[in-house]
Parts: sequence; C-alpha cells; structure tokens
Amino acid sequence: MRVLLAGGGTAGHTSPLLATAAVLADAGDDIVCLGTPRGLEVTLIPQAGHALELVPPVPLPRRPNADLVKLPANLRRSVSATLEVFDRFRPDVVVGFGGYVSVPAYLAARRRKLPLVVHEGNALPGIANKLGARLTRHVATSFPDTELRHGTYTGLPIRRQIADLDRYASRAEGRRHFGLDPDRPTILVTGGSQGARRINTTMAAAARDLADAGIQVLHAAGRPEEVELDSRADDPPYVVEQYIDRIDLAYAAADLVVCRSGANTVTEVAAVGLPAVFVPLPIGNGEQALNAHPVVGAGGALLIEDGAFTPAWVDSAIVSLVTSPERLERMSQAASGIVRRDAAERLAQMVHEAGEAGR
Ligand SMILES: CC(=O)N[C@H]1[C@@H](OP(=O)(O)OP(=O)(O)OC[C@H]2O[C@@H](n3ccc(=O)[nH]c3=O)[C@H](O)[C@@H]2O)O[C@H](CO)[C@@H](O)[C@@H]1O
Repeated sequence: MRVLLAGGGTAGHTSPLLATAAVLADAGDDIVCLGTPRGLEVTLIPQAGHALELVPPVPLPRRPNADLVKLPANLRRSVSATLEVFDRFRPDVVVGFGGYVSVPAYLAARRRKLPLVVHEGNALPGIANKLGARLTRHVATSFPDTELRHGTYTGLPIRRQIADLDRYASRAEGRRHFGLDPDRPTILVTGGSQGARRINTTMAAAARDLADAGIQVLHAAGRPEEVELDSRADDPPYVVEQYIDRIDLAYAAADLVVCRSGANTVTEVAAVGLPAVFVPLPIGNGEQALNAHPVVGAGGALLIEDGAFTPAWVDSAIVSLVTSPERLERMSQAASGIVRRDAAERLAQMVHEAGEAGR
C-alpha cells in the first residue's frame, strides 16, 4: 500500500509519525512523509530513511491576529503544493498527526477522495484535528478519554527503541554515552523539542545544590545559552546539550526526568517506567496539564505548576526524591502500567483498514 504521512512543525508531531512509518515500512508499504521546511522533521525524517516532501506550513491562529488574515492565501498555496505531492506519489491512504501540515493534507485528501486517518497526540484535541475528524470515520486518540468525533483509543505511537528500551539499552550504556558517572543518582531534564526557559533557568540556579547532594544532570536545553552554571556545579557532571538525538539512551541513563508534559514525552517516560516531575507548559489550550494527569493520578509522576517550579522547590522536593530508591521504584511501577506500547501497530492496522476500504 502507498501511504502518505503528514506531521511536522514540532518533534511532537514527528515522533508518532516516525514510529508509525517504521511499522508500515516493515509491513512492506511505500511511505512518503509531508513536513514543513522549518521544523525538526527536516533532519529527523531523512535520518530515519524515509522520503520527505516539504510544503508551506499553515499555522492556525487560536484567536484573531495577523495569521488569520493570511490564512486563506496560506491554505490555498499549501493545499496546491500538497496536491502536487499526491499526484506524484499517488497514495492509497493519507494519515495526519495534527500540526501545521495536517490541514492541507486533510483538505487535499478530501479533494482527491482519498481515505484519511487522523491521529490526535494530545489529551485535548487541537483545532486541525477537530477539522480532520469531520472528514473521516478513521480517527485515533492517544488517551482513552479524549473527546474527538469518531475517536478510537489506539495510544500514541512511540519509537521502537523507546517502547522496548530494556532490549536496546542499559543504564550503564546510557551513562557512558553522555560521559556521566556510572554510579551517581541521575536526573534527565528536557523542555520538549524546543526547550523551556523556566526549566532551564530554574535547574541552572539549582545546579550547585544538586551537585552538593551528589546528583548528576543531563539537560536537553533547546537553547543551551539559558543554562549558565558556575564552575563548582560541574562536579559531579552537569551535561548540557541542545537536542538529544539518542533520547532512548538518555531515558536509560536517568533515575528521574524533569520535563514539560508534551504528549510524546509523557507517553515515552511512562512507557519506559521512568519516574517524572512534570512542569506543564502554561500556555496553549491547557493540553499539557491534561496529558500528565493519567500518569500523575496513578502515582508515576509529580506535577508542579510552572510558577511554583523554583530552585528552592527543586532543592526540597527533587533532591529527596532522586536519592530515595524505594520511592522511585514505586513510581516506576505505577507509570509503566499506564500507556499502550503497541500503539504504532494499532494505528498501522487502522491505516490498512482505511486503505482497503477505499479500494
Ligand atoms: C510548544 C508546543 O507547541 N508544544 C507542543 C509540542 O511539544 P513538543 O514537540 O515539545 O512535545 P512532545 O513532548 O510531545 O515531543 C517531544 C519529542 O521530542 C523528543 N526529544 C525532545 C528533546 C530532545 O532533546 N530529544 C528528543 O528526541 C522526545 O523524545 C519527544 O518524542 O507538541 C506536543 C504534542 O503535540 C504538545 O503536547 C505540546 O504542547
């Protein structure tokens, strides 16, 4: 089957695309991906060995602003670029993951009367997928309670190296990879694909307290210049990276992760049973707090509001947590039962059914 997968703009939309593409490619399908010229997909998709076609992004404004005025022209340009890709690749089925290229893909699929599958990553659906769900019956959600027309709960597809982390990487290997000490308690810090200023500056300010407690840190900062350390805070190691390509090894290395609660990050850390402290992004439509709720409710993670995430809180709450193996173990057990590790296979099956029905 020829499958076109549309998802890009943030890693948040690219990660489930890659996980699904791997399963479809294994089943013998031909894959082409649709992305934007300015997102992380430009490197991530070719790295994974898939063909990538670029079309202009169509950001959907949440409230009236300059983007709204430009919307009709943006949409027209992007839909016609997408139709050209369709005419060259001739897909049997189109799959969209929300985000900036999904709306053109949804409209182009309707224009060519192609079967369409919509996958929603977040607990609270975005505007693009609400539109997409009006155009098809094949709609998948990542969380069981997400309210979206025709939605079926598949779970959020996660990459194989992460879903089966134990098979692919050990803690020792993860720590070696990043130049970390093999025996120190280890915190992974990530603000999601673009980093998070509040998390960066708070962790940098707490670095010396963490070092005094013998804790080492691996920090994916998005913008590393926001992590200013004084020299004493670098022993034990405080390793700062812009973007971690081998996030699987970072998960393997860590005892605890401190992070935003983008849908993929939440799902991945729960799948690997990594205890978490979530600091939800306070803007957007509130989806990040909702993404975190199931794992937090099960006891697998703590949730702290952005404004309350201060160096003093890190010193009091995180230091005691990461140096308490029994508490970490309980959280790990609670987190690992929560998510579906076979979401990519479930979504791939939905794609095949939609494609067959369209023949
Ligand atoms: C600001 C914004 O629009 N955020 C949204 C975006 O976030 P964002 O893209 O940051 O969110 P996610 O947590 O969903 O995904 C991040 C992905 O990047 C990967 N990763 C991240 C850092 C790193 O160094 N290496 C790495 O590989 C993670 O493994 C994960 O797969 O998409 C999410 C899913 O639609 C939404 O929930 C977020 O609200």
